[in-house]
Amino acid sequence: MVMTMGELWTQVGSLMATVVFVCAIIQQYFPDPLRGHIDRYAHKLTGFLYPYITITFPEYTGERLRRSEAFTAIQNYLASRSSIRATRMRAEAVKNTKSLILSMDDNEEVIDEYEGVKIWWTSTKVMLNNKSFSRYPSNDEKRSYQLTFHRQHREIILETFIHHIMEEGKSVEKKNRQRKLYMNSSKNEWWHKSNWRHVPFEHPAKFRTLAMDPEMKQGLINDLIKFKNGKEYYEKVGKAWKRGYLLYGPPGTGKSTMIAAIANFMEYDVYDLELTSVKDNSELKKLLIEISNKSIIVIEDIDCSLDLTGQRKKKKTEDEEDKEMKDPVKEAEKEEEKQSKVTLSGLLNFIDGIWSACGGERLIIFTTNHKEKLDEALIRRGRMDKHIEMSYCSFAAFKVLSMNYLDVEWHESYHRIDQLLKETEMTPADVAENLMPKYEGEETDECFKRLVNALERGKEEAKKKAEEEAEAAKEAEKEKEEKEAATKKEEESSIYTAENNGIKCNGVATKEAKENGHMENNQNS
Ligand SMILES: Nc1ncnc2c1ncn2[C@@H]1O[C@H](COP(=O)(O)OP(=O)(O)OP(=O)(O)O)[C@@H](O)[C@H]1O
Ligand SMILES: [Mg+2]
Repeated sequence: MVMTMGELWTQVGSLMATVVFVCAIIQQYFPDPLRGHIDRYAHKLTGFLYPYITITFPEYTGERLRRSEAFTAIQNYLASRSSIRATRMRAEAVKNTKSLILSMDDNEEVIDEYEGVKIWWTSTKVMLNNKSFSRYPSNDEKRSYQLTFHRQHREIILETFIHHIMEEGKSVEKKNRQRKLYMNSSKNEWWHKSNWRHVPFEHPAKFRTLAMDPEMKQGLINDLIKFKNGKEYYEKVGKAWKRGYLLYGPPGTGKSTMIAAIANFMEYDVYDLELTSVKDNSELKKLLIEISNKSIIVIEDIDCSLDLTGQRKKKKTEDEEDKEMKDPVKEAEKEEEKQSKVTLSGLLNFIDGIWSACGGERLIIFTTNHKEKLDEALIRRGRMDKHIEMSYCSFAAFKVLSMNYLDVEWHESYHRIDQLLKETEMTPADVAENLMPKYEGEETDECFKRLVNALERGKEEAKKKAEEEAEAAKEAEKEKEEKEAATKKEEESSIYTAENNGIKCNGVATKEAKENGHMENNQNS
């Protein structure tokens, strides 16, 4: 029967403890130079009695800020192995709960083998000293994996096996991975380890179904592929492996849909960052550190999250502000809010400060309806490398929607729709809504008719609006002209009065006024 490492430890442990104890006693009676020799021999003796090496892989590195990649890789690697040998396992549903992955439970041990070498894996969970009673899961637990092997296999383990588990773990992760959509929470409950909460990411958007200019779409796809394969390139040019996109355009033109399509194409997780819930710059930094690689950080409607000076934007009516000023509690809260806020410089730091490079393969995407409102510093190249305009529906985009929603490649109304789309502006969201059958079995003809009607109505409305605007502009011009004429008249009359005053009232008229007056009189006569 195979002896487990636990049993081995028990047997060898007491012997080693004795050796260490005896050595410590003996050392006291010898002068300093001899102690070094005793130490060396003691190590040799323990090595002889216990010829195994143990490597520990803790779950968190860097003051618990970030989960160790090695730990995750081992977890995934073991998930594919421990199912055969571990007796206690933990099950987790992945990929729309269609399959289960089994990983070894805490304080469990499995035996592994690599090229004929026996390896012991132990998973350990240690509770740190936390005496207070709590009904919430504790934050003070330390998990780690221990890899134990005979020291004669040191080379093969350190040189090839560890590399093998990292690769294997990553490929298992890729196969089983349920991508996640993360959001930052405004309430920071202390029993949560992370500032991010997540749900499975299941948006069905794809580039194929995204309605936009085909050339632009292909350009973006090429850009993404280049980014994905660009690890060495980014290293060579000494740039952090990240890329920023700014998506701008009117509401309903597909900005959010495009983000989902990018996430699906790249197979990345999505971190939806709600800036207004972030207390201050340092919290923003903490959130950044927790973001994993292969991810998209999304900040939607960036113009609503920060204003140009970097002050937090919070629209409040005057009434509300008045009330708050009278309420001392609210006033105190307001004071605190003033002290704790994300600034523009904090955000810039988040995007490309030193900390932003503590992870790789990340896309940062901003969306806005008003590009012109954004600070130049925020959207300059290097921060937002590619600016993508999502515009009103073109005919090419319409054809994609027609295929998506009705499975139709050509229809007799296409020509009319093409013409109407050139004459009027309609968002892809509105086009899609008109194309979508409204009841079971609705004919495609009906759907196209609805779209044509909507476009014609839109054209009429736009025409009417343009006429009204032209009328208003004409009215304004007329008003302006009248105003100018009135001002001119007023000026003239005041000059006339001044002249008269100059001559009559003062008795001593200015030379200039007199001359002007005479000249005018002469001209008149
Ligand atoms: N270009 C597009 N291709 C395919 N579907 C689209 C497109 N644009 C809009 N839609 C459809 O319209 C809906 C709204 O689009 P989406 O939420 O992506 O717009 P948005 O640009 O993010 O708007 P907002 O600026 O208001 O956030 C989507 O659910 C999608 O079905
Ligand atoms: Mg959106």
